[in-house]
Amino acid sequence: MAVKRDRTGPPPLRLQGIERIFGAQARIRALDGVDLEIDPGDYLAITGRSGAGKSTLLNVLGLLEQPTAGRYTVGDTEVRALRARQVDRLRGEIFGLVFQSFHLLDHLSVAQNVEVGLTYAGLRRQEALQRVEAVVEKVGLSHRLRERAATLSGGERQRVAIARTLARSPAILLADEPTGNLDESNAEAVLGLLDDVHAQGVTVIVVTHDEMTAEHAQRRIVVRDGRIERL
Ligand SMILES: Nc1ncnc2c1ncn2[C@@H]1O[C@H](COP(=O)(O)OP(=O)(O)OP(=O)(O)O)[C@@H](O)[C@H]1O
Repeated sequence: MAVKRDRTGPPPLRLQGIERIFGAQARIRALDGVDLEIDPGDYLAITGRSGAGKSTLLNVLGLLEQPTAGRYTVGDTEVRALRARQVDRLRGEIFGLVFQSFHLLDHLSVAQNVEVGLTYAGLRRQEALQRVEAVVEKVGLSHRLRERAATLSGGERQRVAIARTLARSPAILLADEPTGNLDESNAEAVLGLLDDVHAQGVTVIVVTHDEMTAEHAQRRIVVRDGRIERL
């Protein structure tokens, strides 16, 4: 069953002269002047060596980190002008985040883990449960719905994490090494899911070291020393 989209399409994202410096004394320029535009419905792979700044870039895009300089706009909204609480709200409304380490609650069932993502979505319980079942079916785990997350394999855990994110119908999906811990067949299943989500009009942005993962994207950028080396 398709995941219902109940909002207008994803907003364009625009980064101009973005810098992110870590540390007070030994200043690390994790991002050093990044200009990037991401159109609604794009499927972008962010690649580059370890330490290049890929995760920092994804975290800035997903409003998990604020740049130390530069301008970031989400649609018409300039992020710098927002208060922290407004940033949190915008993140929750627009972005879905998937990480390499799955952050599941092991003692809860698959269904409960997915439902956690819906707690803040303002849905009635019956609606929430229907949504949970639909997305768990979509990731191919209906048969494990009531089982504890602790009993799942790595590939299954990643699919639950994706289901949890999809349950909230994000307009933009950000994934940091979503296939990093997976064998080839599980990686293919996860990439198939990202392709499906993209086909429904969601913007997909994925950080990866993995060539197979990058090949699923329509567009690729290479980050090097905090800069975009190749568009
Ligand atoms: N919270 C932090 N505090 C200090 N330095 C940080 C922090 N986060 C990242 N860095 C530094 O910023 C640089 C870029 O890190 P980032 O994690 O973005 O790289 P990456 O390309 O995602 O690397 P990897 O592929 O290994 O995950 C690195 O030098 C890293 O050590």
